[in-house]
Amino acid sequence: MTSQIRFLICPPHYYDVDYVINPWMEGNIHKSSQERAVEQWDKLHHILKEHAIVDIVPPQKGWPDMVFTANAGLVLGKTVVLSRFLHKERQGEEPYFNQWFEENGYTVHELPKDLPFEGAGDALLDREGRWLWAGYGFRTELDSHPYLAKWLDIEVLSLRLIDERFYHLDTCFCPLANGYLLYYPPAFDSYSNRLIEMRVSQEKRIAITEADAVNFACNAVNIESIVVMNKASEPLKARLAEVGFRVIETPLTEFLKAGGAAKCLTLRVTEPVREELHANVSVESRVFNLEGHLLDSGLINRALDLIVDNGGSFQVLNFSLGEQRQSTSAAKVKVSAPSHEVMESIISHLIDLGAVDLPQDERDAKLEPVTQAGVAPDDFYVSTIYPTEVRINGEWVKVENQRMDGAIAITRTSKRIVAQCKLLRDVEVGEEVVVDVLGIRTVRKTESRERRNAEEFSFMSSGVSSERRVELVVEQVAWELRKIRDGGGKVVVTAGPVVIHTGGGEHLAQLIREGYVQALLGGNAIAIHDIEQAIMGTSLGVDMKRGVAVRGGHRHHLKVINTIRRYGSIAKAVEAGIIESGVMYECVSNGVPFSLAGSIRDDGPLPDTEMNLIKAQTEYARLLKGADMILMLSSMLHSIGVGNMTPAGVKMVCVDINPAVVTKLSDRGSIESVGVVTDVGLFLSLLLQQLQKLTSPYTAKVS
Ligand SMILES: NC(=O)c1ccc[n+]([C@@H]2O[C@H](COP(=O)([O-])OP(=O)(O)OC[C@H]3O[C@@H](n4cnc5c(N)ncnc54)[C@H](O)[C@@H]3O)[C@@H](O)[C@H]2O)c1
Ligand SMILES: NC(=[NH2+])NCCC[C@H](N)C(=O)O
Repeated sequence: MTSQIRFLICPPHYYDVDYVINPWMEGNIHKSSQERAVEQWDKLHHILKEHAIVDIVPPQKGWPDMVFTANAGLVLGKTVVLSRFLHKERQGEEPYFNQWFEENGYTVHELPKDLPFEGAGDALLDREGRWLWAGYGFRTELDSHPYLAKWLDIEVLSLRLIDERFYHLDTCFCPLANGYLLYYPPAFDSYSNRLIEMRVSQEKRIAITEADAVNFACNAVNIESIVVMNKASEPLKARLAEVGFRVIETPLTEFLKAGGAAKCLTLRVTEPVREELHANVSVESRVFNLEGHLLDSGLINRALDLIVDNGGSFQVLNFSLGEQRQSTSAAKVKVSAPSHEVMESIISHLIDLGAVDLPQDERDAKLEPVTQAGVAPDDFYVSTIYPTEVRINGEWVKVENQRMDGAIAITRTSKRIVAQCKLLRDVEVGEEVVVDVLGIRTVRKTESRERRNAEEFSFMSSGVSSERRVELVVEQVAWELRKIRDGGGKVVVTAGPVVIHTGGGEHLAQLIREGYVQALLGGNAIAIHDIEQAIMGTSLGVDMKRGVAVRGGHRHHLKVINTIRRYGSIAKAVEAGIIESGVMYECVSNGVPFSLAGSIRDDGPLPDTEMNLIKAQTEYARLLKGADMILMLSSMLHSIGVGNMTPAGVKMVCVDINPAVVTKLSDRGSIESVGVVTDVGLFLSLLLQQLQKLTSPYTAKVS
């Protein structure tokens, strides 16, 4: 024995794999050899005794995992935070460990019931004693970290574990003497990896391979310059030797069957306190209300999943279930995050789902002035498609021009406060912008189950329609188109050239002619190929009647571009009688406005194609204003562009042969958007047939 360092260990008299509470135990029930376990444990004991003082806690029958004394609690100086095991299989160990600590003169702190924390298995002191690394994600709750900071008066750095094989922090993370760190980075989320990299310089970080990690190389006991572990690869031993550590390997394979090795089998009970350091913890918590059809719409699952997926933790403080079919449910959820940054990202997602602060916690939105035109303050709140309100001077102000991916700009006149979504490039000096995630709420419809099920688009809310459901979708879209037209509403179509190539051009032209379309958005290509067909009978050089490529046809569209350029615009070419049919012809003849946005792929371009994208976006936004429905026909580029500009509440139908495009557009969390995976030519042809069936004008029963 060379130092005053003490370890607590527990002999394996009753050790076995009796149950499964981690992935290592799976398939290993009663597969460990008692004899070998004792032999391996004795060897470890012997090594420890050569380098430190070893204390023994008596094992207890019926508690096979008690050998893993790292999970007894967390010690700093003479203070202990006792473990609160997550699994009932280990909860019975708590009083025995408590007894040992009390008998040995420690002050024991106990966490509130139902707040799991698994001791030094999930909390590791920096070996210089500068701070405490604390894990969460599997066994330990993030909400226990502030207690550790308070009781041990130390800074706590929270790390989230994401690989269930490495369910305790000490299975993948081992602070070593002189500020070194042995760890397996893929076991942590990216935020935690960033935190580790900020605190431990590159020369001091020793990242291990998966092969070493699964041999529990991080589950090591470091006593000054020696590192005791189950097994290490030659490169790892060499790397550690380079920085002055000697690895002592001692096989612990019987304990690996229960998911533990050297470090798990020991608890360091002499951890010196650094008096000059004090508590600091960046864990933040906020309580939210969620209301609506939380269970049947899956809202509560989505909310809880996104808290965890984004690195937070939650506690449902209250849940009142709506008893009638019509009634809504309400939940009060406490959200915790390891830092303000993570909290902001979780909250902004929760705001999208309609989560609101408790009335007593409502605060004004944080505003910061714009100091450079076209640049928002760093921490600006990114707007979504959902109707949003911001709280200013105690009043909730509705945000105008709702769209996603903008900033919320505030201007004040003597009479009122105006909040509006603005693209970054449009924010102006003199305006303020909403930053952070306080005082912001989205207004989500909590329509009744009945209404949701009866509403026109509800049949599609289950997701993307399969091929056999296309007809049903078409029927509903036709019905809706008719209703909007007859009610004087607005339908905007975005379309790509595939509409023309698939023979859908004549159907789209007919829709425009019959008044079903109030604006057309697209690119250079839809217009060119449509006009090519009108003038030359081909689309991309293919004869549309015979379905065969025409000799030299690939040049047709260039000739067409040249012709239109000569006339100066599509409208002028129509006026001159050059274009006599097709989509663009119908737009011009029926006074339906269109906007063609340029792209890097464009030939020509046509004189009407707006190559200044800022102007093109503004024109799109102008034409989209007040739309009741948007029909997106086979253009990923233009449909996604339009989707970004459109607030929730506008019905969107996206038709594309590629399910990924459809999913991206229809997965907006709003029941009004729907995707149809099908050939666009077929869709338009079916749509026209259906519209023809609906001969009598729709008369809405307006109450
Ligand atoms: N000659 C030109 O100037 C020229 C030619 C082509 C494209 N462009 C321009 O390039 C940009 C991107 O073009 P885009 O919008 O066509 O491309 P895009 O890739 O953004 O979208 C095409 C979409 O059509 C889908 N699709 C393909 N076949 C289909 C079918 N049979 N039925 C339904 N969907 C089908 C694809 O899955 C894809 O999502 C546009 O601005 C366009 O104007 C210019
Ligand atoms: N500190 C540790 N990693 N201990 C390992 C504990 C193993 C034990 N079977 C459990 O799952 O709880």
